[in-house]
Amino acid sequence: MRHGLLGLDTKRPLKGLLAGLTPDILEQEVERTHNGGSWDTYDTWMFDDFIRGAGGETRDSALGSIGGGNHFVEFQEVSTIMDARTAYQWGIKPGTIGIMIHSGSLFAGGMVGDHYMDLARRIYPSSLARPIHNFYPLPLRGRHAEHSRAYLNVLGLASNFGVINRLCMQHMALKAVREVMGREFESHLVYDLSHNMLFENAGDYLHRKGASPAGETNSFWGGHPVIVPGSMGTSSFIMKGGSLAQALNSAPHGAGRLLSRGRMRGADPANRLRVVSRVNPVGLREDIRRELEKDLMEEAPASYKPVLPAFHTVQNSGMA
Ligand SMILES: Nc1nc2c(ncn2[C@@H]2O[C@H](COP(=O)(O)O)[C@@H](O)[C@H]2O)c(=O)[nH]1
Ligand SMILES: [Mn+2]
Repeated sequence: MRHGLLGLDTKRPLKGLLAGLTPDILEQEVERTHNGGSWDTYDTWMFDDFIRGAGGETRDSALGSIGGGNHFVEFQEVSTIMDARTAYQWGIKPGTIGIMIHSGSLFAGGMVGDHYMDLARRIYPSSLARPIHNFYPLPLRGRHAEHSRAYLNVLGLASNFGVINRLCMQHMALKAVREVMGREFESHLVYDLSHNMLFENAGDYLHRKGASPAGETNSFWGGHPVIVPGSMGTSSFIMKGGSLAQALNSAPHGAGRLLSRGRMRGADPANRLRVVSRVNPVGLREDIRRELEKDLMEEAPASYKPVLPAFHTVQNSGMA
C-alpha cells in the first residue's frame, strides 16, 4: 500500500499470487502502468489495523478478487485495428487475445471517500450557503490544509492496493491460460490505470469520475490509452488519447449504464437475463443462487448503453 509497484521486491523470488514475477516483468509493468503504479504516500494510519492485523505478513483473502458491481475479468479477441501504427507500438495484433481487468481498490477507496466526504461536510463554513451541487471541497490551503494532505495520502494507499490487486489478477489469469493450454506463450501489459482518481497537474487537481486521462504522454504509449468497455454482450475499444482541451484531456471509460441496478434486479429474467454464463446451481443453496442471479441481472448487457455511439462520440469529438 505504501509504494505500489515500486515497493515490490523482486530480488528474492516472490511467493503466492505473484510467484514468478521477475525484475524484467516488473520493469515493464512499471513502465506501462499510469504513474508508475506508485502513488506518493507518507503514512498508513487509516489502514494500520488492516496491514498489521496479520502480524507482519498479510495474507489477505481479498487480494486476487475483482470486487463487486460491474467489475470483471474478461477474455477478448482483437477483431479490428483502425490505427495500425499505434497498435503495432502497443503490441496489439489482429487475433491477439486480450485480458481486460476492471477492478478498483475493493473496500479501500470507498472507505477513504466516505470518510473524507463526511469530513468535508463537517468543516464547511457554517456562514456559507450549502453548495447546491452537494460537492464539498477539501481546502488545499489554510487551517484545514492538513486534511487534504492526509486525504491524498490515503487515496494513494488505496490506489496502490488496487494496482497490486490487478497485478495479482493478471498473474492468476495468465497462469490459468498456461495451465489450460499446457504451454508458455508471449504476453505483456498494455496499460493499467487507477480510475475514478484524482490527477495532479502543477498543483491543480482534477477528479475524473467515469472518465480517464486522454492526453498526450511522453512515455511508452505516446498518448494515454483510453479503454472503453461496452458490456458483457458487446465489443470494447482501446483508443489513443486525443488531448481535447474542452474535455479536460479526458474521455469516458465505458458506454455507461442505461437502466439502474434496482430496475434490473426486478426485471423479468426471461427478457433481460442475457448473460454469457448462468450461475452454476450445483452445490449452491437456492436462496444464494437466486441472489447471485439478481447480481448478474444488474450487469446483463441490456442494462448498458450501446457502445458504438459512445465510441463514435469519443472519436468524432477528438477526445481519443
Ligand atoms: N467489456 C465489459 N464491459 C463492461 C462490463 N460491465 C460493465 N462494462 C462497461 O464498463 C464500464 C465501466 O464503467 P465504471 O464507471 O463503472 O467504471 C461501464 O460503463 C460499462 O460500459 C462487462 O462485463 N464487460
Ligand atoms: Mn469502474
